Amino acid sequence: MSTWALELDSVTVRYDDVTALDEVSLAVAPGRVCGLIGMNGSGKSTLFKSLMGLVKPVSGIVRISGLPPAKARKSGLVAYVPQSEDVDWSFPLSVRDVVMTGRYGHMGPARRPRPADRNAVSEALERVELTDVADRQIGRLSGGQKKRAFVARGIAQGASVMLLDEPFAGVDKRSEATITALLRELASAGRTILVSTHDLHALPQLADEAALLMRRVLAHGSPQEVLRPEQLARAFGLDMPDGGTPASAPEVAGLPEGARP
Ligand SMILES: Nc1ncnc2c1ncn2[C@@H]1O[C@H](COP(=O)(O)OP(=O)(O)OP(=O)(O)O)[C@@H](O)[C@H]1O
Repeated sequence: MSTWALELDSVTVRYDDVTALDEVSLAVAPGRVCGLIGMNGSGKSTLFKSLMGLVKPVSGIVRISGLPPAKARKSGLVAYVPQSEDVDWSFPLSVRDVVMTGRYGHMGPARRPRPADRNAVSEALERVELTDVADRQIGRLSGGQKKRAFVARGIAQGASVMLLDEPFAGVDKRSEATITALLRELASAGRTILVSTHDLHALPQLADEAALLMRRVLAHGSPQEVLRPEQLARAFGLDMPDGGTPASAPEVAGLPEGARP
């Protein structure tokens, strides 16, 4: 049995003639937060979808807690917080209903919630501080609240692996700090988090480790190691004359000390 919470071994994914992932290998141990970074189109969403079994690699192996993705999903081991644009926010569900969908795997085929399900949902809503808006239609939340609603769904589900695709996109600094603190807490309690982000500045506070993707894994290690300027230059295509400071990428402008060239 694998000791990794999530694992990709030489995974290649193609969409017709586009190779989105090219022999990607990445493994994350239980209880860790791994930040996934890379420019637009580098394959981050595809990597998440492979872990959820939503896209099928042409070669390679994907495992969640040692299980194939479809089986892990069926067992409720893995939860996915998709990018906002992949969600239909007009769907007539309240925030509480959305979080309750995380309990479906615990219910019978009739999907009738029992007290244990209702308690798990209430606790998860409390945890992400959305109790006050629990009966509101899901689309009528702010960007940060929507993300927290999906995190609550993963908590209610009891997933041991949580995959978050750009949870900080379109959220303000305060919501970002709340979500970061929440993810850190979940990891301290033993859950494993893979989170993609464009906010390189916040990466050291968020993640124990980071992986830099450009169809392949260019670097995987501590955030400080991965945020080295020469790695970023390779991944983001920055021009660094004389090995100097990358000048043009807004993502790099606010890098923390130690990661600066
Ligand atoms: N359904 C699809 N059909 C065809 N090509 C796709 C499809 N989904 C993604 N791609 C292509 O695969 C590559 C990787 O896309 P992916 O969405 O995984 O990248 P990403 O790193 O998540 O990008 P972003 O940061 O913009 O969300 C891109 O070239 C993209 O155009």
